Amino acid sequence: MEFIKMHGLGNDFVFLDHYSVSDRDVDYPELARKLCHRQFGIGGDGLAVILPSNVADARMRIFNPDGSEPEMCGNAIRCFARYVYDQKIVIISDPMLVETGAGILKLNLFIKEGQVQGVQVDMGEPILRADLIPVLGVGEPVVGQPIEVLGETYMYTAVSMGNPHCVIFVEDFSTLDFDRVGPALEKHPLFPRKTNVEFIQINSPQEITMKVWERGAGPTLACGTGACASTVAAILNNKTERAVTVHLPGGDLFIEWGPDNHVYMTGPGAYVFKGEWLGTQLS
Ligand SMILES: N[C@@H](CCC[C@H](N)C(=O)O)C(=O)O
Repeated sequence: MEFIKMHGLGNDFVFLDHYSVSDRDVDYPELARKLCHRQFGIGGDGLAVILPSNVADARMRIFNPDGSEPEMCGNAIRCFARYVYDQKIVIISDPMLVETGAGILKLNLFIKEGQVQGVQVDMGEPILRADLIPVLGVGEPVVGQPIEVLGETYMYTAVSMGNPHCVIFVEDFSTLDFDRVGPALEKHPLFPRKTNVEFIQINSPQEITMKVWERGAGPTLACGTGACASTVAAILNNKTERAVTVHLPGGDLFIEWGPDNHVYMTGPGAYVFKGEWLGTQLS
């Protein structure tokens, strides 16, 4: 099975080009568990599948390393756009349209001398309704609400970018027990579909620094939907202006919550290698 390995700021993905495959009776969740495994597989923070679409230029399905299927992935969709453009898989519209579990998204590719230099994604409107994020037992908006985890109370803001995010502002990452608090919040009973967890330090009204614990994946070097949700949360808490550079362990994303209520994410998508998977024996 041929694959491509790509990353967006170190958030790495195994891509399968199934656009023209006739037999798509594939167990993608099981494949994701095998392919994403760091020792027994190729290794990745997710499996992204390129598929045809009846309503857009192409369709992206994404799977976490635990086999769960999230609605969207911000870093993968920029890689997806670059690959689809480079391989001429389909004649793309301008802007490019990609069908995802979070709806049909519009993407602008920045191309210089035939090379994709970066991608801007219209991530749509953030979802702030508690029942849609979803978060249980809170009123609207879910901004600066208390949550108890491992005997400590944190103040969180919940935002969905199609997938759920719990954003917590911290003074200093060094005082945070990230490896314990991250997974405990991911599976907290307040979040019936679990949640991604972002810890944010505010650097200035135009800059924030983010550490992320992803649902179904654990700690990653970057999360595009997380950067969007964190920017929205920072604005809702009056901590930043509406255009923000988000510093992530793997690099920077530029996020803007526009006057049209849409969130725009700009960043790169990069190739790592391509290869052939020969099968994985997990046991
Ligand atoms: N890394 C992604 C998000 C991938 C999905 C996430 N783990 C979830 O379950 O919602 C991004 O860049 O947005």
